[in-house]
Amino acid sequence: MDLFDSTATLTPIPVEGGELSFLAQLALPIANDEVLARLITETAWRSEVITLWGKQYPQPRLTAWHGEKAYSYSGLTLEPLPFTALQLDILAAVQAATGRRFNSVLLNYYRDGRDSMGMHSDNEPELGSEPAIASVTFGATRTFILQNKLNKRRLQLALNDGSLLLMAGSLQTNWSHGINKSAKVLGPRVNLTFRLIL
Ligand SMILES: O=C(O)CCC(=O)C(=O)O
Ligand SMILES: [Fe+2]
Repeated sequence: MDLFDSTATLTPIPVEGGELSFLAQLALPIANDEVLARLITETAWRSEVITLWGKQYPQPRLTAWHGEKAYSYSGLTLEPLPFTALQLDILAAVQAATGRRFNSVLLNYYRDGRDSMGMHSDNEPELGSEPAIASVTFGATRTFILQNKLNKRRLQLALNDGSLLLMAGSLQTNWSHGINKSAKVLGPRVNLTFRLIL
């Protein structure tokens, strides 16, 4: 086996002030396209309105929150729905690949290139000080942008169908991340970020 084959094991991506690692294809019992189709149809997608600096904005994507604990961000408190059977299959694969435990998942549905996520850090208190966050993508490849808060250096990662990105250590303290809109007409993408809520 090729030791540097990122389809087999999580491969570290060296970054200053944080831990980042990537696996091009998570080992799953179900094909990626079937997972995507089921996530789109089986999820109770919500269109949330968020409050930033006292003003209200609709989120430019659909979301759902599942797992064991409630989660609050951007003036929003999400009450959890129980994990679905499909989410538990993905969770098991993510825990096996990362060696870490997670108890909740945020699902984001980018319907096409017009949907996006603004630059942010996942640094809410209930995540603890150095949270591990495992991000799994199905569907269209979108560019994940990371920006170092201190030196402003930018990194771009193409998150492809079936991939796993693990963010850990002090990454959320020192970097922000987001997904820009794309002028290309892209197909749907569903991203799941597994988290351990304390
Ligand atoms: O869709 C993505 O790849 C990013 C998701 C994300 O940053 C989040 O859910 O906090
Ligand atoms: Fe995030």
